[in-house]
Amino acid sequence: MCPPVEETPVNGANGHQNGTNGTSRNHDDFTAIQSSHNPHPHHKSPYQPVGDFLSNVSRFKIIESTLREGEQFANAYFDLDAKIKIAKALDDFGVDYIELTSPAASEQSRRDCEAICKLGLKAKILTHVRCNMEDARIAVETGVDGLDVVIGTSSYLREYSHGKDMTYIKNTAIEVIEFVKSKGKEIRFSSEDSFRSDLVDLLSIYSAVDKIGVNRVGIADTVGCASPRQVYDLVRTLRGVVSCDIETHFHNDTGCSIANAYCALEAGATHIDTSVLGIGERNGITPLGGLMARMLVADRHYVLSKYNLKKLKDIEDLVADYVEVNIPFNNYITGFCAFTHKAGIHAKAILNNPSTYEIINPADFGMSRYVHFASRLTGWNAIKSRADQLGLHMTDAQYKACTAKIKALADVRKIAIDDTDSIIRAFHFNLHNDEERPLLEGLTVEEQKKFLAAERELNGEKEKRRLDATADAEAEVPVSKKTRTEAVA
Ligand SMILES: CC(=O)SCCNC(=O)CCNC(=O)[C@H](O)C(C)(C)COP(=O)(O)OP(=O)(O)OC[C@H]1O[C@@H](n2cnc3c(N)ncnc32)[C@H](O)[C@@H]1OP(=O)(O)O
Ligand SMILES: O=C(O)CCC(=O)C(=O)O
Repeated sequence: MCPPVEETPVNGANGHQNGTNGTSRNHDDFTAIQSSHNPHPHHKSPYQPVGDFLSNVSRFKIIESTLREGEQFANAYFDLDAKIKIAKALDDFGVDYIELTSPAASEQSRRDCEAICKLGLKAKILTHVRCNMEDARIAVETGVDGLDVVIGTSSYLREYSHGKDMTYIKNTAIEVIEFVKSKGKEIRFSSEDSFRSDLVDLLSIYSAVDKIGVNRVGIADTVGCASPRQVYDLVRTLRGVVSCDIETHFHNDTGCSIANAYCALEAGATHIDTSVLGIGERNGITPLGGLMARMLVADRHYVLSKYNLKKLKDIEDLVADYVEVNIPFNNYITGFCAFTHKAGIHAKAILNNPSTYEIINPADFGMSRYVHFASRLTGWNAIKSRADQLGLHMTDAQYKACTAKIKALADVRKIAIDDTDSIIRAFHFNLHNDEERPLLEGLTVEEQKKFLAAERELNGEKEKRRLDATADAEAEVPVSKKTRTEAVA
């Protein structure tokens, strides 16, 4: 059963209030009767993390990599001004770390790194470098709090990227780590392409760097091949081998980046890499917003106490603007329909209690829900709610008749909110006046014909059903054999 969302007195984007047909109501009680099948469990979320002593679902940290992994997104170009704005926005949001592009990448990258370190942000600043002394030397001079050092350990990368064997990797890693530690910086060592690396190689190198006092080791699903279960197994195994923190980085090639991050935390990982909107190489990594949605459902208290969720939309808009993309319609939390409820069955229940079809309270993110009513899937409860908003009151039978008209028109063509409002207004007017207004102005002759036909069909259908029911009752036909009207003349 879904955890209930918090009570939201906020109106939806269309002005809908959450309550019985628009009347704001306290949802301390469910609408159904309490029973052993429906115990109304308000105080305990069934999505609370499973009781695993290794799990860090309630105490994870975010390493925000929009300014590193995100800069690797095909369309990204961040000048210093953009980087500062993004870094400040992420800091306001409350991320624990901000990871920057390697200062070895270019002279401007180095200058940008220095400038961001001087901003005095609350978040720790990291830079991401190759596992070699030249990069490490440049990085420690920039003023960063720490270095994220990486080197590929899979046979693909050992053969085709850097060409080094595991002995070389281990020796260089130790040299780099000791150097960085001697400079008083935080240090993380990560094996790129971990999930296509040999497990014995991985555990051996992680164990070696843990012994010399690395702050974190990193597991990276560089090609997005890992499944949640594989992630759980690897992180859990690693948890038994190292005592340092475990950072994880998940690409999204097969759509598992959020699930993998969650499983990593369940298995004992401590840090998750994210980027705003998930931007990064190819189709990117775990998105900050999507991870927040996932974690809010798992531990609302922890997430709300740490992260300023209401800033999410602004950060996403900022980054989307810089990288010149539109936020997808189905984006977690901020997609235009993330909290839109359309079908009549959903609309009715949502109006009564948002927990029926929402596990996330949009207000936690400064968003609002929207109850759609301008379609043929609408129902009379949604129309009644809309009429209430328009200040038009009718009997339930009248709302139902009005809804039938709206549905008939929606069968003719796609209708807009305005069309629906016009029909409600005209229908209401006609109830109280001798003069008969057309339900909708501006229909083409063709549409008018179709609308009339749809209405006739509707009336005929109703009449047929009434006659069928009467005939069935009179003949006392068993339910299974009752007459069904095939078509309406
Ligand atoms: C999975 C990831 O996202 S890892 C992070 C990726 N980030 C970046 O690549 C940062 C941006 N990169 C750059 O600006 C450039 O690639 C630089 C400055 C790092 C290197 O540029 P170049 O010296 O011209 O080398 P190039 O990019 O062609 O090839 C990569 C070099 O790094 C070496 N290399 C690759 N990975 C690593 C590693 N993890 N540790 C050490 N060396 C590495 C390769 O052997 C290769 O060196 P070589 O051609 O001298 O043998
Ligand atoms: O440093 C890491 O752990 C991750 C590097 C990276 O971007 C990747 O492997 O995809």
